[in-house]
Amino acid sequence: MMPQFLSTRDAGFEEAFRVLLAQKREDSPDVDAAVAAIIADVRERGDAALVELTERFDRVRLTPETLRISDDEIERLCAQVPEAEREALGLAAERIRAYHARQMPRDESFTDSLGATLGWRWTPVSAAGLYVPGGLAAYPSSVLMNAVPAKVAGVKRLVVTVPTPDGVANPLVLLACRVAGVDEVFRIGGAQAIAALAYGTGAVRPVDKITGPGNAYVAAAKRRVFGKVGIDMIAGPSEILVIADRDNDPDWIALDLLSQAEHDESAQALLVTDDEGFGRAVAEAVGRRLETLPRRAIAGASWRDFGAVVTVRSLDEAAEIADRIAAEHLELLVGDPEALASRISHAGAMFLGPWTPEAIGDYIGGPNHVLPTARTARFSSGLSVMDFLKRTTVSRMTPAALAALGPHAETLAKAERLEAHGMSVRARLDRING
Ligand SMILES: NC(=O)c1ccc[n+]([C@@H]2O[C@H](COP(=O)([O-])OP(=O)(O)OC[C@H]3O[C@@H](n4cnc5c(N)ncnc54)[C@H](O)[C@@H]3O)[C@@H](O)[C@H]2O)c1
Ligand SMILES: N[C@H](CO)Cc1c[nH]c[nH+]1
Ligand SMILES: [Zn+2]
Repeated sequence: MMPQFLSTRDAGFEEAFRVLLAQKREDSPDVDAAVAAIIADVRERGDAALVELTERFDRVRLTPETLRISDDEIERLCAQVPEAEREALGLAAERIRAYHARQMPRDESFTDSLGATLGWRWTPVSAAGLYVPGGLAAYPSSVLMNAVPAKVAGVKRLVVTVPTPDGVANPLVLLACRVAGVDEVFRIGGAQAIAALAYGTGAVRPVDKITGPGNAYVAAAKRRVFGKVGIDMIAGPSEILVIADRDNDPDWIALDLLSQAEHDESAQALLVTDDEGFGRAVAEAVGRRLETLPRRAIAGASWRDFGAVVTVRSLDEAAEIADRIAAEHLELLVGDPEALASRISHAGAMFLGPWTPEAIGDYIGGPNHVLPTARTARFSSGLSVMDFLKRTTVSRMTPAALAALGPHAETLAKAERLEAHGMSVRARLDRING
């Protein structure tokens, strides 16, 4: 199972790019049509639609009363979690909380030379909904990465929806909900869960913002409800770009690449190195390590179809590649990783030096693991407290400030032919001028 081997010397820089940027997944019009019908159904029939769709897709028979997982049931399931997992989850939550608390922006207010007081205030959304995927993709770590920043931002009501295929709930997901301070958990999934969060039903009260990953139906539903509610981003398959020189253990690099390849057949794991022999050694190590993985079919397909080893002539070229790929995760395993990092602007998250495997960031480092994929790190950032906050501007004029600024506002209002705008200023100016 071999990836592509590219060299900027042989293929040329632009050709190497063309290959690396070849896209992976198309949105399907069929999925979008199915999702439109599901959303319309939930809006029209509320809980009855949720009950029916959950029976059809997740094979669970519910009633409007059992759509929500009761606190007692959560308590019972959480008790099944082994102590080591409980402890690790608690430590992860604490570190994520501490990191995100530092992100909280401050309100600002200042008085300018005319005496106008100007500023802005940050306030949280009142209610947020977090979609947690079902089955194999139900990551308790992702519950923390979404829910903890929401709570740090001050969101009052945090609702989780998680499908429970065949009635099976994941105890560690529920424990993560509890540790993060989630207020309500519903056993619903897919487009119907997104519709319920956006529009509300009898059992589910609507929220203002929806975050969290999911399959194509979830992604299409999030796109459709955007505008009625806010959404975070549409996260695509995981990506990792490792820049490594020959002074590394090929086996470590191989495992770092596989750590993201094992997420998804469409995940992309790339190695950029200035030593061709080292690149080949890493590819061989990937082959060896793959055999041992429970998810070898997924990781193998990802490595075969989207993996690549690129040999560059210099670390300058490596930096240029990293910027143009704008990977979700970027590991820098070179002599001076800080210096290389300072030359790269576009990446969701950077991991510097040999002691920082990307997996630390997935679980327990502190920064968020919900990150921009598919080159969107060129213009967007990973999830943070800012996703759950809004900024309101605040202005206060004095008579002197209005006397100085008002006539100019009037002029602009006239130019836009907005008479009432100008008059609302003029009425005050007349009073000021006696
Ligand atoms: N990027 C990330 O950070 C990240 C993290 C975790 C998971 N994921 C992604 O989440 C996804 C999880 O997918 P999943 O399917 O296991 O769980 P899911 O919870 O996303 O989807 C399950 C739901 O899909 C709906 N569905 C399934 N088939 C349908 C159909 N034919 N018509 C209408 N609705 C249908 C059902 O309502 C079901 O409840 C994967 O694509 C994975 O890559 C991404
Ligand atoms: N690496 C994933 C995001 O790309 C997040 C994750 C969850 N669990 C393990 N990893
Ligand atoms: Zn991961």
